[in-house]
Amino acid sequence: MRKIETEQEVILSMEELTMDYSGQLVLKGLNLEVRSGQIIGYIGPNGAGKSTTVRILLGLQQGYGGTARLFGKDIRTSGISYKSRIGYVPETAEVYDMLTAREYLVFVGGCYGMDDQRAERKGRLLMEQFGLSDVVDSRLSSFSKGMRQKVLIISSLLHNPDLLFFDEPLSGLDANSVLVFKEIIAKLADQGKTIFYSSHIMDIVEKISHRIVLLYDGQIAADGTFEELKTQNKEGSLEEIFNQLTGFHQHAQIADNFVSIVEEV
Ligand SMILES: Nc1ncnc2c1ncn2[C@@H]1O[C@H](COP(=O)(O)OP(=O)(O)OP(=O)(O)O)[C@@H](O)[C@H]1O
Repeated sequence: MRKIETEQEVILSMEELTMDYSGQLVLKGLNLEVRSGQIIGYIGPNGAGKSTTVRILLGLQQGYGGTARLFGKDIRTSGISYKSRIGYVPETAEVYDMLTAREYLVFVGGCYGMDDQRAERKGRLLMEQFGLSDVVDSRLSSFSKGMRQKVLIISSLLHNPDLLFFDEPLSGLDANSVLVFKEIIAKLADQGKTIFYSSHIMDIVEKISHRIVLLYDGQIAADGTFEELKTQNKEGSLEEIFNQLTGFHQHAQIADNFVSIVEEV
């Protein structure tokens, strides 16, 4: 049985995290502590700074202020060994089109220190689970969007990481695959893995997250379970809570304006 929340190890923390892109202050001092086995739904309007936060935590973004800690260590000074404990599905990714799926997964496994045989075997077995056995030796350039996304998901999990960053991971997946992936996420969290899940698909975030963190105007505007946010905001769905917390009520007016402009001759 899982230990009560406060006894779990702190896997990820931010203290006064800031990011200034040449005078544009995108993150204004984020403070957050995430414990092992938690699924964090990280949401916010377009341009709020979600990907920036994830890039900082992955060690891909320089020039930030404050402190980011993973597995208890400041990522500025901890070296790069922590990266082997992390998996990442980016919002958009360059996959090596000329490689076959098998070659790509062996390559990624190698980057995480796996030997070829082990990466090949695990990659092949995971492809099979996603119904992709027939295309293991096809070039990625011939893959559909959803098929590529499945390969990206597999490559993020190949080395059995402890901490996962998913940025819009369901992009292109069909309804059956979404169902499978949601189950996978829940099971990974049950095994103690920590998941930082960034998405705009509110009904999925609402269902899978143990805790929802809303980034708005460079700050954490809400942080709690869906039930807590619902009680605090007196709204039914996460989509409605999102609209309320971001002060957005003009959707009908904007749609009217938009269509009138489209119809202008
Ligand atoms: N490399 C960069 N240089 C300058 N500005 C940047 C850079 N990357 C992001 N920004 C700016 O920082 C802000 C936050 O961008 P970010 O991509 O982190 O947002 P996001 O919350 O992930 O958005 P979305 O939901 O649209 O993916 C935006 O205003 C963006 O223009």
